[in-house]
Amino acid sequence: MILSDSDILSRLAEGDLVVDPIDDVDMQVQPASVDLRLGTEFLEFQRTNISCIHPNREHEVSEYVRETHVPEGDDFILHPGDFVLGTTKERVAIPDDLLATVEGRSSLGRLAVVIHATAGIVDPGYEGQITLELSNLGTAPVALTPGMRISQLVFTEMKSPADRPYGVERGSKYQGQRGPQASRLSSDPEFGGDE
Ligand SMILES: O=c1ccn([C@H]2C[C@H](O)[C@@H](COP(=O)(O)OP(=O)(O)OP(=O)(O)O)O2)c(=O)[nH]1
Repeated sequence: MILSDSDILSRLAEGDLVVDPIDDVDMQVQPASVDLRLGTEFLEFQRTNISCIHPNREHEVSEYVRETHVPEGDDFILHPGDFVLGTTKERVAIPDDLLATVEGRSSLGRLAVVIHATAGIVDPGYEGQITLELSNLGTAPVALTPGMRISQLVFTEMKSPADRPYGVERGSKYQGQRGPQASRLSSDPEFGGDE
């Protein structure tokens, strides 16, 4: 079952669901979602001499990305074909009986701005800011302004709470993330850590 605006407000008031800060309830709480705003940090991918990125080599991934800070009030220009990581301004905490999905906003989609390439699931138990996979599929640059509403979070109530929710207890690698975070695939057990 998907939470409605009143369900969302009740769960926020109970305190186990957290979306923080919500500065304007009327603006951010939608009929069946909560709008999230763009943060000020970005990770851009730079040209590199590495022949290819091995996702299991943490040092190659970190050499590939460069952090940029854009103060609120300034623009980050997303050029056609660009792919950058952004972050939500809000920190979220998802209780064990809810699953959240990050969705785009139609108004930005109509400008060819996409906010997640593949991943869109925010697990039960997750706590932190949400990394956004921003791309511009159009033909004109688009100005993104930190603080603007960029994505929305939809909450689904599960049939039963997760037995093993996302969290440090199970070694979940993005738990507690602040700001945009590059891939940490290198810490997956099947890769056996960084080389
Ligand atoms: O667009 C997204 C989607 C998810 N997340 C966060 C919340 C989610 O709970 C966590 C892990 O997402 P996912 O399970 O899709 O990634 P993974 O690569 O499988 O990580 P893990 O092995 O830790 O589950 O990353 C984001 O920051 N941005």
